[in-house]
Amino acid sequence: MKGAPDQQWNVPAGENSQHEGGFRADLAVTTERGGPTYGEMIEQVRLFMDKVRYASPTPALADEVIEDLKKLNAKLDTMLVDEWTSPSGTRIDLPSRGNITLPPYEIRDGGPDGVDATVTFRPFHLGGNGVAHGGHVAIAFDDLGGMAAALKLGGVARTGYLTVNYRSLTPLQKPLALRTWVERFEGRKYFVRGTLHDGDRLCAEMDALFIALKPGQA
Ligand SMILES: CCCCCCCC/C=C\CCCCCCCC(=O)SCCNC(=O)CCNC(=O)[C@H](O)C(C)(C)COP(=O)(O)OP(=O)(O)OC[C@H]1O[C@@H](n2cnc3c(N)ncnc32)[C@H](O)[C@@H]1OP(=O)(O)O
Repeated sequence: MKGAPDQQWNVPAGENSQHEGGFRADLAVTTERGGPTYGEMIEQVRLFMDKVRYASPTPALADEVIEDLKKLNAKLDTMLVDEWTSPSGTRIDLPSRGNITLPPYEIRDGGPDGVDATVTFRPFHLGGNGVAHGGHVAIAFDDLGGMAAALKLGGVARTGYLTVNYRSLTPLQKPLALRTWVERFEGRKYFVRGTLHDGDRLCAEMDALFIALKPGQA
């Protein structure tokens, strides 16, 4: 694919990049990285993806969009940093911590007893027939299941397995209740359950195992 192969994505961590093996040495949450309008920038990208999903451009318009995107990509090329210092994933004031790859969610309540979030799948999360793609539902469960494990153990966990049971269709563009909680744990193994509801209707359920990482584990 044009543009991708030469790109150096994996910017090496610098002296001030706080990480320990495969995870952050401290939680490194911030509301400042990327500046006060970073959230709006992410939102505009999501809106663009919504439009791309449904647009059928003329060849001339596609060329024009390509030229505009090349200019934007060149601007961001001047500002690439390593993953540990990127705002994405650490901006706790933004939906999904400012992580563009996640379905946008807001945390209503979170702690050792579990996480209560509101997730809204976007038009670009379309699977077919007007409803969400199951893979995007699984991503939401993975992140919020991992968060429930992290808040229970006070550290970072990685997904061992994750099973989603799709019980009914998951709508787009509607705030849905996603809950995750640690059902039990044995040593480093955290068994996490989750539910996704549209009002009273159960859309999907999760059954997952998260493994607590050892200090410095990659
Ligand atoms: C300071 C405070 C912090 C608070 C923070 C709060 C805020 C949090 C904010 C934001 C949260 C964000 C959350 C994000 C979440 C996303 C998570 C992902 O998507 S992770 C990517 C996908 N997963 C992988 O890529 C894993 C690949 N696999 C591995 O790396 C390893 O297999 C790993 C680490 C999972 C386990 O490897 P080993 O060597 O460390 O451990 P071994 O000995 O193999 O397993 C430990 C025990 O678990 C069992 N186990 C492991 N995997 C299993 C499996 N798939 N099924 C069943 N059992 C399994 C084993 O049998 C063993 O059990 P026995 O101790 O013997 O009883």
